[in-house]
Amino acid sequence: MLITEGSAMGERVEPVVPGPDLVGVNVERPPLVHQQSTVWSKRQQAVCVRHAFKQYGSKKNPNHVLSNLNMTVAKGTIYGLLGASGCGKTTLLSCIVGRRRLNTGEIWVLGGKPGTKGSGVPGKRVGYMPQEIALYGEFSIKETMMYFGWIFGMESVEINERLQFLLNFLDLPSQNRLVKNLSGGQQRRVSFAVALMHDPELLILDEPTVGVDPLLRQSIWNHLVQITKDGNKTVIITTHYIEEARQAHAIGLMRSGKLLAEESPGVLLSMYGCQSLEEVFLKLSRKQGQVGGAQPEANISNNISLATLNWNKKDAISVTEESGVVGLNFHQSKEVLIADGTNGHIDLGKPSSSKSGIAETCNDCTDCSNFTSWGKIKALLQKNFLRMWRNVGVMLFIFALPVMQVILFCLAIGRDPTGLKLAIVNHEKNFTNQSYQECSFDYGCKFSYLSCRYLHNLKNTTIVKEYYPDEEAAKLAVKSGDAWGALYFTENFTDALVARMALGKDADNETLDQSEVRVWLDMSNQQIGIILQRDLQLSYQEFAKDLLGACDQNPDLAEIPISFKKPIYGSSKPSFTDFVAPGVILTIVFFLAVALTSSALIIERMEGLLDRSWVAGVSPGEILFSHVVTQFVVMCGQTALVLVFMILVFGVQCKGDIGWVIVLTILQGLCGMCFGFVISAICELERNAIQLALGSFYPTLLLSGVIWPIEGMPTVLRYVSTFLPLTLATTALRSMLTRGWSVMEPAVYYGFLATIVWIVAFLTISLLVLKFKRG
Ligand SMILES: Nc1ncnc2c1ncn2[C@@H]1O[C@H](COP(=O)(O)OP(=O)(O)OP(=O)(O)O)[C@@H](O)[C@H]1O
Repeated sequence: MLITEGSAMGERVEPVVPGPDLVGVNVERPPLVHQQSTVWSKRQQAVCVRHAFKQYGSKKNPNHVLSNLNMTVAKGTIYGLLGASGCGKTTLLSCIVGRRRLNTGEIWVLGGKPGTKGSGVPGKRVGYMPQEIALYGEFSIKETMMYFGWIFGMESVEINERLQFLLNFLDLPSQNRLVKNLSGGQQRRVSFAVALMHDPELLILDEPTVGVDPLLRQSIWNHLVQITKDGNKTVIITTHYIEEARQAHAIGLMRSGKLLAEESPGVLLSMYGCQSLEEVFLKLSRKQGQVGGAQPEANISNNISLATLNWNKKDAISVTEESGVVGLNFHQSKEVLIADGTNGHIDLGKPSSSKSGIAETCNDCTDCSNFTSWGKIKALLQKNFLRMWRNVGVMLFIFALPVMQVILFCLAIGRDPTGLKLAIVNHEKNFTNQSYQECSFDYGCKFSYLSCRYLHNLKNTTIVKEYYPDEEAAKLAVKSGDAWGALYFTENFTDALVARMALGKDADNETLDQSEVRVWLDMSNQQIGIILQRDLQLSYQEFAKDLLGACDQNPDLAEIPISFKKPIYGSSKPSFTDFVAPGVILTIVFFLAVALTSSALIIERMEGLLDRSWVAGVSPGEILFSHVVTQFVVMCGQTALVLVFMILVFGVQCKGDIGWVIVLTILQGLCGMCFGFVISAICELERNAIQLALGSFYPTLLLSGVIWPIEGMPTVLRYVSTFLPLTLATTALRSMLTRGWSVMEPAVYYGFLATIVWIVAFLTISLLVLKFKRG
């Protein structure tokens, strides 16, 4: 053991053969050698960040989070990343684990570039504990471990063994306790346990000790020191308890997107003559302020670094090969660490492990490739179903809501209104409400009180008759909203009507006038007005047919000379319900899928669960696949419920092949799911997703010909409507249900084709948005 000039406070250190990553200030190398050495050396580090720039926001209004940051984490060390809130620690970590991309700069993790094929990062080489809890609240501790264990490709037996160790080590409650019922500190410990689960090569811990009691905090640190002892494991840890980072081998002090210094705690303290790391940080921050004003950024790279601080230990200062980053030679720092005696477990004289060589980087490691495994799919599917099953609200949303919507639709839409009041003035007899019962008439070919005979024919369920003394009072009742219409019979209605029938073309105007039933309707409500018109006319036809028949005349004389034969499709009394039902079926299935998919994915993302799964090695494709399978099962259930209630319970007609009806409905559900993917890819927050989903619901409903024929729209809108996902499908389903058309009819197969095209379009858009947004 030697004491080098560069070792702070004269600590004893091992002699160092300058590593190929270190370019002594005075050493000149040919460019080729230099380049080779650069790549080689970057790959030797656990993590190596060079000239990292990262900004959020738009180009016009950027928020620079990382500004020319350089960072070197040697294998087999604990690296404490410290810095004030908002300085960019989490952003840096998320770039390291491959969740975000730098705008410019390079990152090497365990010998590869994160996110590239074969790098193993994201994947099981990394254990990531994000800042947020990022656990499924509906899972028990054991299920949580199983989920991540399977994703990491572990066997259930292995997971169980590891679980028992972690339960003891982290002092966790019973493995069967649900995560949502644990305290905040316990949840953090479970989150920590997940990161430790598969004993990864690189542990990245974003504030693991928040909310953890001091004793446990110490044992966590002890554990970290223990696992890094043999040089195979590396830990990067951020913490707000700056002083606990004294136990790290190296510390990166970060401020405003730069590393102010990267050194061992012991060296930092002695270098600045401080008692605490907090004081060191303050000193460096002040220094950065001064230097930032005086020097162009390009020269200082990320570090205010020791050179600018005139730290007078020249031998220990080196310029690394990448661009003039002035700082301590990291190997020398580590020597100091060893001599510190606090953390020194690293024998730097030897390569830390067999994994350190370039030949053994992940490119050659088949074990760390991110292939889709049955374990991952099993984990994702079980997670999706368990989350639904354990969440009463979601289960009600999935199965009770569609049934309720169908029941409400069938009960509330399309039925004839009842109890419509008509204000009747009958001057043939001076009726009042009380004497209505006496409005008697004679059946058969008798011509007395024909007004009463006609009124008798009015449907009592639809129309409630109320009698008024004169025309003005009846009209007033309509004006004041007490009645939907006023009916007036003249004093000699019967005689005039008989004369009209008998005289035919010879009837004079007065006869015609007196034989009229005068009606004033409130047409402010179109549906009610049309129904009253229809019922008053139909009642008259029945009344006239009855009378003609009784008088041995041909009852058909009462008909207008247009004869509506049995309709080719549908019934002669068409139901509005039958018209709307196909669109309603598809709308229910489509928008439930939109809501379910977008909310599930966005909630997972907001809670950091997606990030965590992705860092564990699950690809976006696998997540989409698991959701498609889950949604497909859910949709089959929903389709069955909706169709059973519509067709079997409420008797909506289905003349076509029920098999194709089911297929189209499920396809529309899948289409809604893919639209949900688009929404969740575009929207960051749940409320934006709700706004987008709701915002698209009404235009789609109005423009898709669900509640009104698209033939009633202006031409331009009709074109727009044709290109919406629900329009052609609704037409297809309507044709199958009411016309009984087969899938060979163009109107039907266009619906299928349009739905499939939309599915593909939505999937493509969501994948593109995800690709574009990543970073
Ligand atoms: N997705 C994002 N979009 C826009 N800005 C973001 C995003 N994530 C982080 N930021 C901003 O980037 C900056 C750095 O955030 P980051 O979370 O990396 O800081 P941090 O050092 O981890 O903070 P803390 O210690 O409080 O967790 C902050 O100003 C933050 O507002």
